[in-house]
Amino acid sequence: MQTTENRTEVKAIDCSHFIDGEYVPSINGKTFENINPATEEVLGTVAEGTKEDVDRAVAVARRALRAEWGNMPLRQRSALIRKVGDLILERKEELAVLESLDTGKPIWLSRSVDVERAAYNFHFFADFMTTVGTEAYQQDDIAMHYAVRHPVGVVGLINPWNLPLLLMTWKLAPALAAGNTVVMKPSEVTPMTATVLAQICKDAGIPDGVVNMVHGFGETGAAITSHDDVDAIAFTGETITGSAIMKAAAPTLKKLSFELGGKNPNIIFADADLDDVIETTLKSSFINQGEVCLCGSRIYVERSIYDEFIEKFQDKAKDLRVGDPFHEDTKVGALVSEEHYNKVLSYLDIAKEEGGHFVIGGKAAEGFEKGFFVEPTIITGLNSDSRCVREEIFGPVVTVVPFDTEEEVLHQVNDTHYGLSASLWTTNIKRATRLSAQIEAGMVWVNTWFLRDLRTPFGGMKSSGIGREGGAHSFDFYSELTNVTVKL
Ligand SMILES: NC(=O)C1=CN([C@@H]2O[C@H](COP(=O)(O)OP(=O)(O)OC[C@H]3O[C@@H](n4cnc5c(N)ncnc54)[C@H](O)[C@@H]3O)[C@@H](O)[C@H]2O)C=CC1
Ligand SMILES: O=C(O)/C=C/C=C(\O)C(=O)O
Repeated sequence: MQTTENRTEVKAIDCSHFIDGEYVPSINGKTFENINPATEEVLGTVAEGTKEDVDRAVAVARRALRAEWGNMPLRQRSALIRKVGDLILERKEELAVLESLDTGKPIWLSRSVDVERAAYNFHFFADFMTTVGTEAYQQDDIAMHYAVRHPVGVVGLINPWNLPLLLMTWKLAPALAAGNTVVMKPSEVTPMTATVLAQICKDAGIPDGVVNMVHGFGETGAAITSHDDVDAIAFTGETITGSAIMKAAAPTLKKLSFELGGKNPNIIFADADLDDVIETTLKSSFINQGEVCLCGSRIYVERSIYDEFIEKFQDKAKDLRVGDPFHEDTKVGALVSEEHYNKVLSYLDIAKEEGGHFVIGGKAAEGFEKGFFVEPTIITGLNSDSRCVREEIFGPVVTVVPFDTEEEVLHQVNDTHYGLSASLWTTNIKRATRLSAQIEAGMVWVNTWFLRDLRTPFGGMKSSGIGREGGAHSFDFYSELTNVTVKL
């Protein structure tokens, strides 16, 4: 398959670590290959970090914290953070192409979501940081108490492959805004945009040593999470990895922020606007190949509109164009890697064994000699014990189940160890308010999905996360407070 159609002259890059303002190879010289998931071609090499590389990056980050960055006036730091956002926009096309090469996602999506949002993450926190206050209490005529904010210190930022630039900047911008220095570890599967981001930070004027990056696999991540001079870890990824990180971080009592997996429900009542439901459900099911932790992969539809929903939903979903990420009409690109492709296909086998019916899809997309393409898949006929209904598939695969009563659907919705998000569809405001409060999820969207305001608490409950990101929540995670009491 030819993936150069409509692509500008941007070339894939080799990825080195970024330590103390310089690109550097691994101390032991080891690298691994970065594969294009749409063509299976080698995009380049990636430095494979070891404990020694992490030690070096952490030492540099600690030094930088005590130097210019640690004493920089707020407005100056805010201006540098804003500049990073500006430079991301200046290099928008380059970053979008690299993101699509790495992830297999459609180029229009990289441009309109990943890169736009990456820039906005910096612009948002550049503004937000200038408005953040702390608490103060006057205790009669006895004492005045006020809190002083400090950075946490050296923070490890560990990220997955689904939204590489968006998620790295979502952590990096507030970490810098709060005055920390960082060691980032992008996913081994999608290393390119973070590599460019590190240089952008330097070009924006952020002092050397403040932003460091070490590439590598889980072992590299583990060298960060167990490092005794790293003060906090912000992690997005699989729930089981979150658990391993918690264990590794326990001996040094690191502060942790986890955004983990989800198995999010869409709950559709008969009184909802069905056209809106269909348009939004197409996105919540298949955007980014279903590789978004917020995707609504369990769809519950009130029985009286179930047949009509299935008819309209499958009618639109079957027309989604699967293929070349660089074709402007592509709606579903390649899955991120061969390993993930095999995982998603294995769930389609499980669905068959469990007696599921494929309304559409159910197999690898045809017509591709190379690349990891899977057909958008709608499965019905599975019961609530089915592994496909319970486990995170993280691909273009949804299950649809009818329901009769509010109580019944609420039980099914909450019958999971995940609790990230939900999308609830009804025009009955009382029902919307009642159910939203009972759904066990960190975020409930009513008559919409993935509508973001960066000031709001973002994150999950149960096995979907620990803590919240966004606005003051991010700022609190990346800060420590000292309470000062002055006797009057
Ligand atoms: N936001 C979400 O909810 C996401 C969930 N996933 C789920 O996770 C599955 C696997 O995706 P991966 O990217 O492999 O997720 P992962 O959780 O294994 O990896 C995420 C990041 O953590 C690092 N890592 C792995 N093991 C580590 C360890 N022991 N200590 C420190 N860092 C470690 C990885 O190198 C990567 O940078 C997907 O199939 C999907 O189901 C994947 C991406 C995002
Ligand atoms: O909008 C955001 O900040 C994040 C969205 C998606 C994820 O966190 C994810 O897919 O992991």
